[in-house]
Amino acid sequence: MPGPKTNSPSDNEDHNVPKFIVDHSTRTTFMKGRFLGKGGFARVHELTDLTTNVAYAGKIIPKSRITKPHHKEKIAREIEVHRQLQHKHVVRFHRYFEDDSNVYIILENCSMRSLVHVLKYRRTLTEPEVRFFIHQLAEGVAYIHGEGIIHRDLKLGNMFLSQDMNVKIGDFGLATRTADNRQVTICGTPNYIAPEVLNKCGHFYQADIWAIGCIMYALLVGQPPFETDTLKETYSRITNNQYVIPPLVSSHGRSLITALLHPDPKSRPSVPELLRHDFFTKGLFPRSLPTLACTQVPQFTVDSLV
Ligand SMILES: CC[C@@H]1C(=O)N(C)c2cncnc2N1C1CCCC1
Repeated sequence: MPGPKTNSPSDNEDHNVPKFIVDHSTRTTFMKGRFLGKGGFARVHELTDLTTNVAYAGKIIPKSRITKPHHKEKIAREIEVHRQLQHKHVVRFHRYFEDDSNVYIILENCSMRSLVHVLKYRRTLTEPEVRFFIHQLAEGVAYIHGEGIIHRDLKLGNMFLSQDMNVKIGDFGLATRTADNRQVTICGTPNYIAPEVLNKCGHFYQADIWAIGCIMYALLVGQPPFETDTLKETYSRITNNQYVIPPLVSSHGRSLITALLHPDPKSRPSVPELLRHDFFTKGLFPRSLPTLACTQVPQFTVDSLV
């Protein structure tokens, strides 16, 4: 393994990423800042556009690591899906470019990291905070679904937080476009199309709704609903819809989680139905959250409520 995870010279040598990175197609120079972590094939650094002084999160993917065709396809798909999305609760895709050594994907910097870190520190969140985060997640998912995209990997680690504590859905590495229904009927006459193929189209959207249920449960309870010691046992619990909502969760919270985690995809609420649920309408709903919420229970003042 290369040297310590710092910006030490050895780090540069090991990953031959220079301090200054030039996007020749737009004659933009980025200065490489601190190491943010790893994401898939990428090492991520803060990259500052020296023309605007704006800092981004830059995924730097060494071409030497893109060895198989499906690696290239995966990265191309992530770029193709993410670059077309533009919404308050979706990580902004700034640009991508490449040079001889690397592919660079420049994304909106989310300086408060992700909900994984918040939950690790806080253990559980209060219901008002969960209303705030889940409502923003749902608005972002409504937009993505409206664009015909299914995320397929919604989880705490993909719910990034901006400086002002707003949710930004990221990582479209597993996202897919819904099979356009017209294509399905065009390529096969209706009586030959198997029900699971049709169901599969409808099913995908609902997989994201299920994930929102898992995320909501984890934020309120402190761990995911189907977490066990082995993958096998977890899959068995998911298949048998075996989970317990502890009494600490309010009745409206319980009711929404139960609806989102319904075993039958068609019975789960649509995103618009989710947003109208009593969990959001009948309870303290903060208009914003202080950054202090990353480390301690925030005190809500009356004027901060929606
Ligand atoms: C760029 C990768 C990922 C990300 O997608 N965004 C939007 C992000 C935005 N801001 C900070 N970090 C981000 N990350 C982290 C970096 C290390 C692991 C995931």
